[in-house]
Amino acid sequence: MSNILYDRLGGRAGIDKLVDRIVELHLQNDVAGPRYRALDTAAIDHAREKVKEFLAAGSGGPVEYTGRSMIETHTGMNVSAAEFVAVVDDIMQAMRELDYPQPVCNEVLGVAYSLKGEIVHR
Ligand code: HEM
Repeated sequence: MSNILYDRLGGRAGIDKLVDRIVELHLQNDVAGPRYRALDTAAIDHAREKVKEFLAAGSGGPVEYTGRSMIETHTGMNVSAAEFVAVVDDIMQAMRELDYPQPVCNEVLGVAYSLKGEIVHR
């Protein structure tokens, strides 16, 4: 199999399924959920599509990310470190539920964590 993370995530179909589950978990999350539950359906649908694109493009897929930068998107929200961890926990839980191998989970964890400074306290 290709070593590209995009392929190890199952390509676009795998990523779409993964992000659908991540967003479901975000909506139920005690810590980060209020941020997402405050969005209307159109805004949630938009964010879900952009996150799919972000992950597909960022993992080496044949996709161009057309959304806003992480800094631009999350500036003005004053996201806390606890909310950040809650979101990363949801990503890891969704990956476990979908039976991704541990090395793939670890790689996504590293990518997610590397974005902390662009998202928290802005
Ligand atoms: C690794 C972590 C994260 C990634 C990769 C990420 C990625 C994204 C992306 C791609 C979008 C859509 C951008 C666009 O509309 O152009 C978005 C929107 C959003 N994110 Fe994040 N995010 C992360 C963490 C967080 C955290 C910790 C929170 C707060 C709990 C958060 C709250 C939101 C909200 C509320 C929106 C919708 C904004 C709006 O509609 O204006 N995100 N995020």
